[in-house]
Amino acid sequence: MENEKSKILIFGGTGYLGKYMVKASVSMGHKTYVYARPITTQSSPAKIGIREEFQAMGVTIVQGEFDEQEKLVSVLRHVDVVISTVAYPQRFFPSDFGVEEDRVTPLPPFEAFLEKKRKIRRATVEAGIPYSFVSANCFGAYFVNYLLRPHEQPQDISVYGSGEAKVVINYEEDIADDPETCNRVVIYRPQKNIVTQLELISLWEKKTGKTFNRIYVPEDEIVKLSETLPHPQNIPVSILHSLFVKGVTMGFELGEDDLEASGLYPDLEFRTIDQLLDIFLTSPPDAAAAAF
Ligand SMILES: CCOC(=O)[C@H]1C[C@@H]1c1ccc(O)c(OC)c1
Repeated sequence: MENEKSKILIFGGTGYLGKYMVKASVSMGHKTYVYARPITTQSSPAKIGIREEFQAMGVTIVQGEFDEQEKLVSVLRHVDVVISTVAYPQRFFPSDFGVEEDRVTPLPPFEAFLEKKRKIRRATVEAGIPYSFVSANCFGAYFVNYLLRPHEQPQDISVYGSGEAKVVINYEEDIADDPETCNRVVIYRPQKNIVTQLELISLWEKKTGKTFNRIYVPEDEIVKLSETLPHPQNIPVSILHSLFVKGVTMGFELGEDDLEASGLYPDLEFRTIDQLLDIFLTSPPDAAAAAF
């Protein structure tokens, strides 16, 4: 009998990253389940709309809260793979997908954020739960919107630090998962997806035919903000520092135990930064903002 596709359950499936995961799971032929909080009269039309879209795709939506233990256990027993994309500060928070948290030492607010994830990683391993910890580095649509703000047609673009730190930026639609990566850390670092802020801005100028004023934000100003802004505003500014000033996504060499995704999936098309900007020229993905 053909090897049956894994049944995949996604927590946070109606969120920014979750939507990409659900669509990828369905497109890869998996029976896909989404665990989502019940719809209420306060639910936004967007949240209702995405559920209708998922149901039309054949996704099974299991409505529940994170503290409904019996319901959680029964649905977990029904699937083969669990993907969590719930955002901070949710209690159940093993959503990796960002920096490789065991290889970075960021400013304190980001460090505290990552420490919560590291604890869940350690608990997952100690419990003997089969896992794939995925470091997808910077989500492309998210960060092209964050850095270039194409929807606003700005004249000025902020450059954090010198703008010369290398950053790994991967298009959300190219983040996959497969059982071959069980009990491994998978790092997405395709060669063509490594870029600096200044290179990104120059490429965007070439594609749009526009020129932008580079407004440099010095490192000490960013550090000062991470020290003076109240929680949780101090978290994103410390993430900015890690990603674009310190260049942490390229801050370590890959070891022989590391699985690098583009090498692992040679047939998978990883959209390059150049191709991603072409997508922005024709159908720019909506901007989003993580919750902290
Ligand atoms: C600069 C603003 O940062 C964010 O909005 C958060 C969502 C970004 C994020 C959060 C956690 C991460 O590990 C990560 O790695 C690239 C990225």
